[in-house]
Amino acid sequence: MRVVVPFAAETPKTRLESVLTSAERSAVARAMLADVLCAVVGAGHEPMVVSTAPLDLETLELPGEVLTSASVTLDERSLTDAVNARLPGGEGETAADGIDPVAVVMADLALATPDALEALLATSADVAIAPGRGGGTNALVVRHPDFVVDYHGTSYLDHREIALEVGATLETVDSFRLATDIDEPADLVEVLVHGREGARAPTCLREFGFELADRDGRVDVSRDGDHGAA
Ligand SMILES: Nc1nc2c(ncn2[C@@H]2O[C@H](COP(=O)(O)OP(=O)(O)OP(=O)(O)O)[C@@H](O)[C@H]2O)c(=O)[nH]1
Ligand SMILES: C[C@H](OP(=O)(O)O)C(=O)O
Repeated sequence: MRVVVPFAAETPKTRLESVLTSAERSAVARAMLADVLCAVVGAGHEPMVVSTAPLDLETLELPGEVLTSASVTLDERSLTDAVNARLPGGEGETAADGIDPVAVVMADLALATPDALEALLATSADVAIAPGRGGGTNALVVRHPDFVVDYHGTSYLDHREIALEVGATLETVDSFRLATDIDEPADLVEVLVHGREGARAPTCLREFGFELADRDGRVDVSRDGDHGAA
């Protein structure tokens, strides 16, 4: 299946600016992208990164199998427009082509695993959505020519509505790993707790000095032992 991985390459993860510098945010975003690409390839698919700026996959130091399976295409349009162009009813897709399903997997799903992705990709509904905590759409599969995305805000609810409007069957995939996108400082806890052994994102955060911290019985992250930092 075609698996599109949108990537904001230029100023990623601005909502982490209270805890990470711009260069660090780029490094964490690239580490999460590498983890997502490994998970997609581990699930048996070839990811296509749709990047807002040129991106050399060689610089991500991916395993050979992932490097040969993944590709990058540049698209400076908004997230919604760039994804819609690649859905079954998008530019250059005609009914004569038949309906090739398309999956869209966000690049900030640091906990994604091949198993979690396979569960999403194995669905058969016209539209299958793995919602994010907070109402976003972290990953989806589209098998209907009239379905379009409209990201941001509570896009999960908007996408349910769009599926209904175009007469597409819908399935919601309940997955902790796919529901966890890394947007805000509190999300870094999930990376350190649940990141897979050998994954890039937890390694990157640990190299930057982040660790789990106990804050009055609640788990949080601290940086370089500074329990007020994050
Ligand atoms: N191709 C493309 N990908 C995007 C764009 N905006 C966001 N993304 C990607 O879409 C996914 C979800 O992004 P968000 O969490 O909403 O945005 P972000 O830029 O990563 O982070 P914030 O700056 O904190 O909003 C991530 O994989 C981003 O890399 C865009 O305009 N174009
Ligand atoms: C792209 C957006 O992501 P979020 O801002 O919720 O991380 C969404 O899922 O609609």
